[in-house]
Amino acid sequence: MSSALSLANIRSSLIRQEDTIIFSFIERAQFCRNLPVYTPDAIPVPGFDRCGRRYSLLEYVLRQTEQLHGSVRRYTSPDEHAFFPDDLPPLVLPPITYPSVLDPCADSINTNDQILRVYVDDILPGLTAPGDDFNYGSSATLDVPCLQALSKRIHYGKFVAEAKFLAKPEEYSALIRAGDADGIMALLTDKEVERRVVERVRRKVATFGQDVTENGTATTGTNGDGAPRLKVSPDLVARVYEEIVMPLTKEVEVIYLLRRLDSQKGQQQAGQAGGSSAGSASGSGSGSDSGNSSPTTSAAAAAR
Ligand SMILES: O=C(O)C(=O)C[C@]1(C(=O)O)C=C[C@@H](O)C=C1
Repeated sequence: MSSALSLANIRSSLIRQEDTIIFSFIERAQFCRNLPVYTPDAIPVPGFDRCGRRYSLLEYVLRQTEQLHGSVRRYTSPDEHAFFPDDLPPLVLPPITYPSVLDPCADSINTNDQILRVYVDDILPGLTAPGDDFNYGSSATLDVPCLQALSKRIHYGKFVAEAKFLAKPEEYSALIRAGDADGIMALLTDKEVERRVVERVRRKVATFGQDVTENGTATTGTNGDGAPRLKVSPDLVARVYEEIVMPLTKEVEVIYLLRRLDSQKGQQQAGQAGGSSAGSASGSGSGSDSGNSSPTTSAAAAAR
């Protein structure tokens, strides 16, 4: 089994990604909520009226960022997912061939629409002070790393799901064949790990969010009670993890697992029809990217 699919390696990547999410939240929290940034047409962008659909400034900045990042292969990496996947630019670098470790069904899963909605409606109101400070460009450009980090973390559920499937193939296969989404959710859920994630995130926010002085102490900007004033509330981010990030990760895991045997079925049917033997459904072998076609999975990316 590829080391990219060791659950310990995947979890250590999830732990590192916590730092990215927390720092991007801290950056965005400098500015007010700035609602017009998220309201379609509230801030008109000349020339950005696409197919009659109304866009927000955030969507404009996100799409334009993806035009640049997409051109240098960001979205050919299997652990990256575009928010505008149908709108990606041509590559300016030659495509990379990744060793494939996920099942091909992974390519069909992108929950970014939901992540964008939840970020704007449920995360930003707690993260930012209410009101408007007119820093619209700063807010939107700082939303982009928050969304990218959340998207990467949540879609990592594909790697977690594959690792769990390989550890218990019979149990998962029976649930998958029965279409038992609740059973799959119960089998993949580890409450003790979830508790540890939430507590670690709370501690990280309490640490990273302090004002550190040249003396090494975090004493500036106290609330008057001796406790350091924090840039973002640890309880808030802990709750975001508990109520949003982990549930959405698990949703990706369940979607992936429900589709995990589809390619095997297809191969068996083809084998029966053509009289040839079916190949492995494990997604092994090397996949090759061309242009912006769906990525296969990279061991390096999974360990990143
Ligand atoms: O680490 C795992 O086992 C995961 O499936 C990941 C994760 C998470 O999102 O952090 C999700 C579900 C589990 O209940 C615990 C943690």
